[in-house]
Amino acid sequence: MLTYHDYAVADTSCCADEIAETVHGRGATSAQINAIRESVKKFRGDICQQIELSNDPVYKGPICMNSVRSKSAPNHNCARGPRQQMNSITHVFDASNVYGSSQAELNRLRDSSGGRLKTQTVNGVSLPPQDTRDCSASKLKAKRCPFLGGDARINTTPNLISAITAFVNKHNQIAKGLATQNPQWDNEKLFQETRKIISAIQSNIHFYEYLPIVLGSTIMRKYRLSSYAGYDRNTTLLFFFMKLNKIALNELAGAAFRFGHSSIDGFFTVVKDNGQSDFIDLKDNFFNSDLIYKDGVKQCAKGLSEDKPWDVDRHYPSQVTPATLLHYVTYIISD
Ligand code: HEM
Repeated sequence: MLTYHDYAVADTSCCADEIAETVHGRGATSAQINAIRESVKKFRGDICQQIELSNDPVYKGPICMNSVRSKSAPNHNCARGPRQQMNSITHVFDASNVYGSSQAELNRLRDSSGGRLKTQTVNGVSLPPQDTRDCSASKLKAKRCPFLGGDARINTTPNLISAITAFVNKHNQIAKGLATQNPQWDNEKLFQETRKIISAIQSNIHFYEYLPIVLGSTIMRKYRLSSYAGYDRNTTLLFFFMKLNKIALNELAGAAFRFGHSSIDGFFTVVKDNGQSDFIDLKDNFFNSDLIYKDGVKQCAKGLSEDKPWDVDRHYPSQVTPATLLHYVTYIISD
């Protein structure tokens, strides 16, 4: 999740461009999609596709499942061709899951001094800031809103929040160290230098820890993936002059990399301070930021170091089958 949340998200544009207009740059909620569907119905008929889940233990009988289209994008040479899906975040490995993919996102995440990222401290634990947009009145009052991250999907699972929290805190720790060593550096310099280090740390994880396990050493060598050196302006220029396109392929971002859904374990481990492990059902914990507020960062991090992914095959745990996810996410079908 950490890897693909750094380079791919297909934004949705349902029926017409209504969703894009209504919730620009962010995923639409089911309620928003439903409202748009109702208004479109008046002049275009019902655009919702009926997808029957007749034998589903959760949904009895056919239901109308919101099926929305991803925003389209032109082909690279602007020639006619199959519809391409637009990637709404930066496609290079630049830790956009921590820093965002636009200036506006970055501005929301940055602190005003020391090259730091914004955090909040809850019971002595440093956590990412709260995302007060779309936060319920009770959570606003209790100061327990979901978290704000570089990527809008940060709150999907407690483990993901925990991983992003580790990077936010690492950023601030490195910035502090750099400030001590370079007292002449201003806020901007400290921030940018730290950001480069965090991007490099994440690239190392993607290319030296994750991909070799997924692809194996032969493919890593064949495509020279082990020598990935991060974003480099000169290499990019070289690619430009050689007319090579250094992009995340749509086929990978929108389809092939979803292979990871088969590797999800339906339960995850949290390890308490007394060493006791609890196995938590993922389906009860989608968007559960409360777990993180209750000292969950450390517990999830310890659990993550013990949990193993499932084999990649054609099986999925029940926690991520369409019917279960339908409860929690905006949409489950996209092109
Ligand atoms: C608990 C873990 C996960 C959950 C709950 C989850 C859920 C989702 C959901 C709801 C979507 C959007 C629906 C769709 O367009 O199909 C999605 C998209 C996607 N997921 Fe996951 N996912 C998880 C883990 C992973 C992992 C481990 C990988 C890969 C290693 C992965 C790769 C992708 C990709 C490539 C997309 C399409 C991204 C885009 O272009 O928008 N996911 N996931």
